[in-house]
Order: sequence, then C-alpha cells, then structure tokens
Amino acid sequence: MSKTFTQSDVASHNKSDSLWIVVDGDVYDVTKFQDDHPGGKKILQRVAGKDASKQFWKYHNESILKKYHKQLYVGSLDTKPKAAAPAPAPAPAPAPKKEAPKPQAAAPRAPAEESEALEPYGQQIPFADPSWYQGHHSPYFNETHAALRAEVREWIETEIEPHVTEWDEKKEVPASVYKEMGRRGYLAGLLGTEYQKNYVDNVIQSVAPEKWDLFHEVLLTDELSRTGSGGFVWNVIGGFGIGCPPLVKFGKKPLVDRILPGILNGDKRICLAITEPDAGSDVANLMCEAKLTEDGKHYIVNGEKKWITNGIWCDYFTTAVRTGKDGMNGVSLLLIERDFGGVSTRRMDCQGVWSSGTTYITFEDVKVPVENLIGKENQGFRVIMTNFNHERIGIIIQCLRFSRVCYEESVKYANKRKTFGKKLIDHPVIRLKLAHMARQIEASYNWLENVIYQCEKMDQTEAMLKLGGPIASLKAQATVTFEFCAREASQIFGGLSYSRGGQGAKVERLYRDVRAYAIPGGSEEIMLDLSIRQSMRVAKMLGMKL
Ligand code: HEM
Repeated sequence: MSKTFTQSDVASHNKSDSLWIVVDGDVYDVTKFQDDHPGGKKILQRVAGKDASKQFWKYHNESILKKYHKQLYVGSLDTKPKAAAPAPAPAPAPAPKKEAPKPQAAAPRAPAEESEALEPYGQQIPFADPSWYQGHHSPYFNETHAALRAEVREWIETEIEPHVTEWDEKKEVPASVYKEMGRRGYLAGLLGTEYQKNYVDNVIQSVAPEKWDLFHEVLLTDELSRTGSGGFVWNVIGGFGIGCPPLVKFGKKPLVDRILPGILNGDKRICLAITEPDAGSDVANLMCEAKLTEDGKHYIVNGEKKWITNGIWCDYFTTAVRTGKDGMNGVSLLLIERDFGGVSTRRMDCQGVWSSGTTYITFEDVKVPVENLIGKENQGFRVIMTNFNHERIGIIIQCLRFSRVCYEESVKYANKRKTFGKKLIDHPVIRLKLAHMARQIEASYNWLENVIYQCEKMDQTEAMLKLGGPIASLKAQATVTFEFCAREASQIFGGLSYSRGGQGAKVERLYRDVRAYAIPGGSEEIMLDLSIRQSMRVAKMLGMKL
C-alpha cells in the first residue's frame, strides 16, 4: 500500500537536501533527481514542498510520469480521491489441443449483425480515435474488438509508450518485447489469415480464435501505432507482417510445421527480402540469383538486398530470387535460413524508423534446400503481388494512426499553450490546421474500413484483382495524409518539434518517419499510377463500357 501524506508533511521537504513536490495529488521525492532534471534544478527548487501540478503539465506530457513513477513516487496526499482498483494483467490463454496444423486463408465473415453502439472509450477527443471509440455506431466493430482494444492499450500505455523515445535513440527495442508479442498471441493474428491457433503456445486472451477477423488485425496494428513510432511498430511487426504471410499461405507443410511455431511464439524472427540496391518498385527486374544444383536438391543463392526491415535480427529471410529468365516470370521466393551460412547483415543508417533495424544483406553461395521454395518455381511474382496488398494495408493503418497521433498531440498542446494572451486553440488559424488534419484522417479511415470489409468478403484472387487498385490508391492517400499531419503538427508545436525528446517527441519522430511510409511498399507515384492502370484493366475484363 502506498503512503499517505498531509500537505504540511510535504511542505517540510522544501529544501534541496530534501525536495518533494506534488503532481495531481501524488508526492514525488526529486531530491536525487534534481541534478539530472533536464529542465534544471532551480526550477524544481522553486516549487519545493508545493503542489507543482500546473507547472508540471505546462512542460511535460503523460509519458514522463509513467516513466519516472517507480523511481520518484513516495506516496499520495490524504486529500487525493481514491482511484478504482486496476484490472489484473491478462494471462494468455493456452492454445487449444493441437490437431494436424493447417494454415487457413481468411474465411468469409458472417453477415453484419444489427449493431448497438459500444460504450465510449478513451479520452473522447473528437477525431483522435476512430468514431466508434466515441460511441458512434459501426457495422464492423463489436465487443470482441472492444475487449482486444482494452487489452492492447493497457499493455502499450504501461510497458511500451514510456520507453519508445529511448528505444528509438538507441535504435533498438529490447528483444523481450517481440517475445512478449508472441507470448500474448498477437503475432498469430497479424497474417491476413484466420487466427493461426494451432501453431502457438498461447492464444490471445481477449478474443476467441474463431471470432478473429481482419478488423481485429486492423485494431491491433492501430493500437500498436499509438506509440507514435514507426521504428517501434516496424521492429515488432514490420519484417514479420510481410515476411511471414507468404510462408503461411504458400509454404510447404513440413517447412511451415517446422518453423512457424518458433516465429509465432516470438522466439524466432523473419523478414521479407525483395528490394535490391538496383531494384525497388521495379520488382520484376531483380537480380539476386538462385541456381539449382545438378542433383536438383539445392539452390545456390548469390546477391544483395537493401532496406530490409529487421534483417539484422532475423533468423529467416523470405527472399525473392531469380531462378529463370528476365522479367517477372523468372522470379521465385525462397525461405533462406541464417544457419545455412553465407548470409551477412549490416545495419543501415536511415532518416527515420530508427529502431526498426533497416538492413543491407549479402548472400554468398548460400545453399538452400528445394523444400524451402515458397510457391512454385518462377511463379514467385504472383505471391509477391498478393503479399503487397497485405503490406500496403499495414502501411495504411499505421499512417492513419500516426496522423491521428499528430492531430491528438496538437489538440492537447493547443489547449495548454498560450500565445498573445490566448490559448493556441482559440486562434482560428490553428483550428483550421486541425480541421484539415481531421477531415483527411476520417475520410481515409472510412475508406480503409470499406476495403477491409471487401477483403473479408472476397476470396484471395478476387481481392487481388479488384482491390489492388483501391489499396494502392488508399496507400498514397494515407501517406499524403500522414505527411500533411506531421507537417501541420510540427508547425503547431514550433520549436518543441524541432528538438528531439520532450513534449514534441512524437511529432518530431513521426516527421522523420514519413518517408519510410511514402516510399517503400510502392512509392506514391507508382501507387497512384497503378491504382488507375489496375482498376481499368480489371474493369475492362469485367465488361466496362466506355
Ligand atoms: C516528477 C517530477 C519531474 C520529472 C520526472 C521531470 C522530468 C523531466 C524530463 C524527462 C524533461 C525532459 C523533457 C521531456 O522529456 O519532457 C523535463 C524537462 C523540463 N521540466 Fe521537468 N520534470 C519534473 C518536474 C518538473 C517541474 C515541477 C517543473 C516546473 C516547475 C519542470 C520543468 C521542466 C522544464 C521547464 C523542462 C524543459 C522543457 C523544454 O525543454 O521545453 N519539471 N522534465
């Protein structure tokens, strides 16, 4: 139980050799911390023994208290109202008894039930969360999504968010976090398929595997992205989210059975290695070669891959290689294992997503058994194309939440910062910025919901044909929205988003992360062009009349 103090107890600790302050009814002993305080010790000494809530909130955001609470908190004022007991942390549910494992494709969703609006959730800042968080009706989200939301948000707010800035600066997230993603059963639900319950030790606590749908996947990625760090999100699901689905959907069963449990339980890491120093969006022209040995048992792989997310930490590389003639019909996918030897990885220095481990890879005479071929020889391009839709949807979800983070941070800051005698929010020019951010976020998110619903309803081939165009267009829409919101938020935060850390930390970081979303997975230019070309081609096939 925490200690209780009176106001006069606190007032007696008003000197630098014993310096206490009160923030929101909680008492902090900052005696030892004062020399390390980035804002200076004098400023703390001026409020020694006093309630410093007002001053504290002027200069910091919530994550500071979460981060320093354990180190500095000594008790609460006797006048502080008692809070309700926190909900116990979820213990992951064991996976059901294992049957012969079989990867499943997404099943069509049951017809939408007439939905009651869910209870409002979160801080109720208009447009800072999707509208169903504010008690609006939704045909897509129900109680199972709300339960998952509560579970993930609790974890992110207590264990992740307070450390994200530090991890970004260190360019690394502790390995225990990816492990925890597996332990909580999250990885098995992020593949664009049904929940892979037969391959994990623990299934997600709050949603029964048979109730899992693509909207749970959207929600999980969305809530992870509230950290406001592309580096964090890509660290935990970047390589996995694009490298693992081809294995699950097109890998041979013995290969899947052998390696998938290690990946989904968070013990092993996988990434997607397609891009090369000389082949980005132009995938059909990649050069990394795989030659079949004379006995037909192995491929010998030689070549380079560049900008590969998570590569430095990975055990497995879902790799695009040239096994045949030039162009798209000579491309195959191979699952390369680091243990085969001949695989070297080095970290690349990039503008953004610092903690994601962007990697340069060289393959030198790597001997890969033919059993590790994913899909059919020379037909890898189709697998890559199918995978692109999942990758792009991930990018869209993240970009839209990052846009919301920029907007939410701006709204909060605009409500406390005063200039020319008024709060920022009371200046019409600032409200106009917020309004332009919100309208783009909401329009894009509503389009995303529609696309996800179509993915649920269509089979894979139909989805690849009919949704390739809209998803490409929405990817461009999402990255442009993100860039706009990061820019406008930076203008609202001013100097605080120009320096790193502190109140503007999320905005400054996200501004640097923008290009990591606008370029990979298909640049905006390629996406917009493809959206029309692909949609026209499909419409022509389906009988478009011009
Ligand atoms: C529990 C007590 C406190 C802790 C743990 C704390 C921690 C920090 C940290 C980590 C920063 C670096 C910037 C950031 O990450 O936000 C900072 C900056 C600062 N703090 Fe504190 N602080 C505390 C109390 C206070 C109080 C009571 C005041 C004012 C009376 C204050 C004034 C400032 C100022 C002026 C800055 C510099 C802000 C800037 O760079 O714009 N701090 N503090």
